[in-house]
Amino acid sequence: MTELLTSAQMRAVEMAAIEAGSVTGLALMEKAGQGVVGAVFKRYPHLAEGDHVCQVLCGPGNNGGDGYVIARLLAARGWAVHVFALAPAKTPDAKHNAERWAQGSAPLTVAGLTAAPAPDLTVDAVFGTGLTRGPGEDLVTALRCAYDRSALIVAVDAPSGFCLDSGRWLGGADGCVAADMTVTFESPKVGHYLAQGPEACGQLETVDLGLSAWRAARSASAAASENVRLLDPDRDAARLRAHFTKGQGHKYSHGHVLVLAGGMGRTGAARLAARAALRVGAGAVTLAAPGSAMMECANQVTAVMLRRCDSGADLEALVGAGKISTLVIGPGLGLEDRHAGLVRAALATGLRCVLDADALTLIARHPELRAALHADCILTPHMGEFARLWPDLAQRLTDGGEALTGPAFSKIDATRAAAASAGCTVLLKGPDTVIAEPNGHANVHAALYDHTAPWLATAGAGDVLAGFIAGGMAQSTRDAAWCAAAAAWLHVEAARAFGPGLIAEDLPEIVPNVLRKLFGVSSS
Ligand SMILES: NC(=O)C1=CN([C@@H]2O[C@H](COP(=O)(O)OP(=O)(O)OC[C@H]3O[C@@H](n4cnc5c(N)ncnc54)[C@H](OP(=O)(O)O)[C@@H]3O)[C@@H](O)[C@H]2O)[C@@H](O)CC1
Ligand SMILES: [K+]
Repeated sequence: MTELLTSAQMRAVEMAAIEAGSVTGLALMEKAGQGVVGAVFKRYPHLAEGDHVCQVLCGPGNNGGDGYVIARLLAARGWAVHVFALAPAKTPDAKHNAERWAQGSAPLTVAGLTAAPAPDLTVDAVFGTGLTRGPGEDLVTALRCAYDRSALIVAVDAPSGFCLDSGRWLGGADGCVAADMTVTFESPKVGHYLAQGPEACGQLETVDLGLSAWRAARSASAAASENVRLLDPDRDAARLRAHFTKGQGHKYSHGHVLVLAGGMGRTGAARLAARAALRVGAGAVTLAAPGSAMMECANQVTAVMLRRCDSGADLEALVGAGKISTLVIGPGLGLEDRHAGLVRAALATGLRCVLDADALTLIARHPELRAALHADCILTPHMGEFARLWPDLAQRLTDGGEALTGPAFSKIDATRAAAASAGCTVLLKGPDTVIAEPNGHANVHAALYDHTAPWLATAGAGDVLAGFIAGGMAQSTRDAAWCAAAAAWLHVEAARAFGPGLIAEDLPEIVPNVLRKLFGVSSS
């Protein structure tokens, strides 16, 4: 997995390297500036030829210092470079580079920007990891003007006003500025992958500053609950292969998933989850449906087994009789008291249990169900369900007041708090899916940047995800959070493999293609 850093963690890595004498701040700043210029030329090769017009917006801190380095490097190539400074450079390294920039600067104002020639490139180096609060109104207006006037915007570390700890824009209610490319240093930051991050940052490039040993030392010495990891399909390929490998053995040695279905006319969601669990490798899957829905289910399932289950007592008997290893409850279940009774019975089995959809709403409504959650449960809410379960946490995620004074409250903070209060793993869905465990371990699976899967916004896709998680969990005593992460990966890859026109039924059916590709097996 790729490590995502908070702003404070990045500062700690930089300080540790500097204090140990292995590098100077000035050397890092020069490398950062060179890295930005290199990344721009790599992505926009037409800019590497000839001379162009550039505006560089500089803040008072080291983000601004990077801007002065970039201005110098572009001017040395013959570019016409205009620097606009929010305030004089304050830090020693930024001051040094501001002094080396001999051509002077104009104040960062709308009047100043519009008086200068329209640029081919604007570099936003006002604030990066040092943003402590929302930018003032005048600055937001000037930033918007600069962003609107330029053919191309490259942000250094982040579009200014954007919180790298949460992915939230701190610059007030009216949207946020959006760069074409953002160049960050050493490691992506948490905010690049959350909330408005991808929309604000455009394309994301990470420049290596040579601090990997310091980065590794920091993460090794930090409490695991402080570290956030991003599932990286390339780096994690071996682990994913191990997860989806089916070893020798009979069907029950690959686990038996039991999916509870709702009543007549509502069984589609559970059937989707059941088929997904089977496709992902569970040895056997049983659909447990009420009497009223038996015919409906019988007409629609083949490899999935079918059993009648009208009550908590029936569920208890089914679990007692079979070799059930994992339960899925919630998709299409219903919200009546008898459904709450089924959730109660499911939790009382103590089995590994994926709770989704209606089960989440029932837990929100019935405190005794919440109290019965145990460490082998996974809750898989979307944001609406999350808000039903944890209205206070959801409120903090949307609270404009808190975001303006930020390091803003993030989706990771919210999911960690939810997992701690539930005492089990929580997967909070979205293009920025966050998976957190009660001990604070957190990872992100992002269908973002060059890895989007917009087709996943389709009815029933969440039910399939529940089945993918359960199918993985059923096969062993695998770590629940990893099962959730691997399922989130498969879910996105399946959607991407199918592409436009995807409906939820297609997701389990395309799984063999995705897994063949993962295992490097030709499909012919
Ligand atoms: N870490 C690394 O390895 C490397 C880091 N590098 C670079 O350093 C950057 C971090 O630099 P940094 O720490 O100096 O913070 P930065 O983002 O320039 O902002 C701080 C200044 O902004 C001010 N300020 C903040 N919010 C404000 C607001 N709303 N409105 C007005 N002012 C506000 C704040 O003022 P204060 O809060 O103190 O009043 C302070 O003066 C990082 O993003 C990267 O580009 C690379 O050079 C090399 C390797
Ligand atoms: K910036």
